[in-house]
Amino acid sequence: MASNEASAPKLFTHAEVSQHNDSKETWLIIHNDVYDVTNFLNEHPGGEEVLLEQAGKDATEQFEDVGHSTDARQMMEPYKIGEIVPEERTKASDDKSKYPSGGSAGHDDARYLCISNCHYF
Ligand code: HEM
Repeated sequence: MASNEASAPKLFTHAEVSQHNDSKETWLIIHNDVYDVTNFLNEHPGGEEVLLEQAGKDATEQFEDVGHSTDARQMMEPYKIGEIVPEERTKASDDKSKYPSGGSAGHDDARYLCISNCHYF
């Protein structure tokens, strides 16, 4: 049905994304989503160089290493053009986008601290 087609994201392989790797067409993969940042190169507060270095590649690690703000994460939405095909998705990367605050070990630690505090007061 038509409504179904409109909501389905376009799917790309790593090979397809890697062909768009220069300043004329700059595509990036972040958390298994594909972004066309060609028109964002000039506007990126971190400069176009860093984006061009990652052009055509998975830039998830570099993106997260910088510790981008919530503003930055909202800013990237309009540049999303699709997603990586399910069979080529990075598991860790998928998990991180769904649970940005970290893994289960962190949660256990936090809960332990909370219990100790409650007891203390
Ligand atoms: C569409 C994707 C991206 C968007 C919308 C974006 C947006 C931003 C924004 C708004 C800032 C200002 C600081 C902040 O608000 O966090 C920033 C800084 C920066 N970004 Fe990005 N960014 C993107 C991708 C990337 C990637 C892939 C890299 C690394 C390869 C990168 C590297 C940096 C660096 C190095 C800074 C400067 C940090 C500083 O000076 O402290 N960005 N970016």
